[in-house]
Amino acid sequence: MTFLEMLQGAQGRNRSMLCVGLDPEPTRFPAQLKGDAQRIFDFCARIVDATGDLAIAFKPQIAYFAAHRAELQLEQLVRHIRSSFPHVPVILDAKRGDIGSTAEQYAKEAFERYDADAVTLSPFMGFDSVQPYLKYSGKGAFLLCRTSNPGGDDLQSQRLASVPGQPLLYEHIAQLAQGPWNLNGQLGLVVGATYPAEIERVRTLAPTLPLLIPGVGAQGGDAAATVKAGWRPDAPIVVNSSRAILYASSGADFADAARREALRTRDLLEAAKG
Ligand SMILES: O=c1ccn([C@@H]2O[C@H](COP(=O)(O)O)[C@@H](O)[C@H]2O)c(=O)[nH]1
Repeated sequence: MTFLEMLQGAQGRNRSMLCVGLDPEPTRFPAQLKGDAQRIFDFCARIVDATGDLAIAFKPQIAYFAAHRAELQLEQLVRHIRSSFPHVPVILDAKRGDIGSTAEQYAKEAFERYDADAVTLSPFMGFDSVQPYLKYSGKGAFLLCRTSNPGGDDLQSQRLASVPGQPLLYEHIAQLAQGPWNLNGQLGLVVGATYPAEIERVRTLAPTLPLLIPGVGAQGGDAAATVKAGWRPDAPIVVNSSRAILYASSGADFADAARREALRTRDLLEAAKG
């Protein structure tokens, strides 16, 4: 099954556009796990078990594992997701971008080592840095387009005088991803929930692409405005929340609290479809 088919399946089955972000930070774990990087799998597995029927996808952010030498726990976590929620795709948030020969290794890492269904990429180095990922048939690749952080404006909102129509950089990325770069229909775009006007613009330029939209929850993005700007019946949006779900409670009830927050966010997003 392709990434897109998995996404559509999970969206329908779980009535969800909510992506549960897995950004484990041991100092924020509840007392019985606190500070113990050996328990990253245990913490994340409890979150997965509590939210898997509410999610369109899971998004582990690789830095939170690598920083703690917990890559083997990430492999274990993906296996756990596969066995408990085989219909929910895994998006590895790695934001890779490098020359082709190195990109081949990063693609192997994402799709073979971690068995991810999709990966996030920086398009900054151009098409030959993206192409190695597209050789993995059926896998997805989300290109950073208009990111959720304020500093995204520094480059992404600069006008490209030499490109016909003089688009902003993020608009140009959206056009490339919808058009010439999307050789086998594997591309999607990352757009921040903190910028609903830009989500709407990206949706106009890329009407059929899946959008990965981080920024609701801890970053304060408006869930309803996000759906109105980006959701279309034939083009999925994948709205990520990480810390607001993971750390909804710092007590022993953390998994129940995570479920409540995931349910609340899932329902807010669904209600905004109108
Ligand atoms: O533009 C972007 C791209 C990626 N992210 C990632 O999403 C999550 C957001 O976490 P929250 O705790 O919900 O704020 C995190 O892994 C980021 O690296 C993003 O925030 N913005």
